[in-house]
Amino acid sequence: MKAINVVGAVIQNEQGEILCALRSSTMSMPNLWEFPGGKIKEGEAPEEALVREIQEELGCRLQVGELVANIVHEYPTIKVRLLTYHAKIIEGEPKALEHAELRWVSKDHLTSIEWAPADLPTVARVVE
Ligand SMILES: Nc1nc2c([nH]c(=O)n2[C@H]2C[C@H](O)[C@@H](COP(=O)(O)OP(=O)(O)OP(=O)(O)O)O2)c(=O)[nH]1
Repeated sequence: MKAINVVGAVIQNEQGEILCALRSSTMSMPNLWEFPGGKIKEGEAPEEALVREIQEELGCRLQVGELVANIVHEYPTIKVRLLTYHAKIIEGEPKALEHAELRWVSKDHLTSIEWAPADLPTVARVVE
């Protein structure tokens, strides 16, 4: 089975809401919510990959903080190692340059949206 390494950002605003990103109908794993981010390139540090992906996807500059979760999830056709990090936007406003939608969701409502399955351990940790 193909295995990929992926990073995701847990971005919180001043109201304590978390930035959630909806995968579009044309992406793999369509119409599921995820933490913005993407695949780590060969030779790239996870934090470096996250800064690059957020610039590409949301058009803003990110400061990466502590690791939230390090999860391996086996989907039917792909094995994903997902590293999620607390992160802060230090420049710019997030825009859905690649996603169908971006939404700030309160921790109370975080478990009510339909997440990519690999994200559930991170969601659980964020709301606890
Ligand atoms: N970015 C991101 N990807 C996630 C999360 N959870 C999760 O299972 N994934 C999966 C979806 C994708 O298969 C992969 C991330 O790759 P990507 O964001 O570059 O996705 P992509 O649409 O470019 O992938 P592809 O169609 O080119 O294969 O990891 C998450 O929270 N954030």
